[in-house]
Amino acid sequence: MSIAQPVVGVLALQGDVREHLLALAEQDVVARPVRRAEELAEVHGLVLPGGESTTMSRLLETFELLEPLRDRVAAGLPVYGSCAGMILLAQEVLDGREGQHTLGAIDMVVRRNAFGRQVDSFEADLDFAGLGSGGDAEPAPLRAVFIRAPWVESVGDRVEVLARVPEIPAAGPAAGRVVAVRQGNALATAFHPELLAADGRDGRVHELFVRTVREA
Ligand SMILES: NC(=O)CC[C@H](N)C(=O)O
Repeated sequence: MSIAQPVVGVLALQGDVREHLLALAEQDVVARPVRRAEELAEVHGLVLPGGESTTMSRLLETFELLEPLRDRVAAGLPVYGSCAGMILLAQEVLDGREGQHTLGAIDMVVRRNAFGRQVDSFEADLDFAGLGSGGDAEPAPLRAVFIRAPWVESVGDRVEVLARVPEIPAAGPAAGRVVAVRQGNALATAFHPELLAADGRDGRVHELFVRTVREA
């Protein structure tokens, strides 16, 4: 079954919520902030924004959203996490804070602030699998903006790797690292497509996620 106009939430406890709402508004969905369990119950898909994963972890407890969110994710709710959101979706976090919670939706180990504390941000063009519209043409590369980003250290068998940092000198130790993955209905990117999607420059990652939401 395909949902014509799904309701897609953005977890709105902290982080770049506005950019994701704008990015979703470019797709044909009803986009809403989610702060309460009742709001979570109404969405067909949920975005976990970039921000600070340790703060979001703490606020998920304060707002009594951690268990309801775990339950919905376990039941197959389509979720998309960017940057801090990727960390929230992981099974395990390296260089996390003591007691930092994750949802375990994707069988991966991520390293927080992996690009190094000095490297606040880094940009690169990525080959990203599955972004084409179905034609034969190679999809154009995706501009990726990394801001104090994690990378994926390792993935389990059921995880599909969608993108890696290109092997360019500027990438330093990040070269070849996995930065976009999917497992079932859960999608994660270490970077921030919402920054380019919010003003209509490139909405392909949100489009990919919304396709999952419609088909779930
Ligand atoms: N831009 C981001 O989302 C940064 C993530 C942040 N470093 C964290 O650990 O959560």
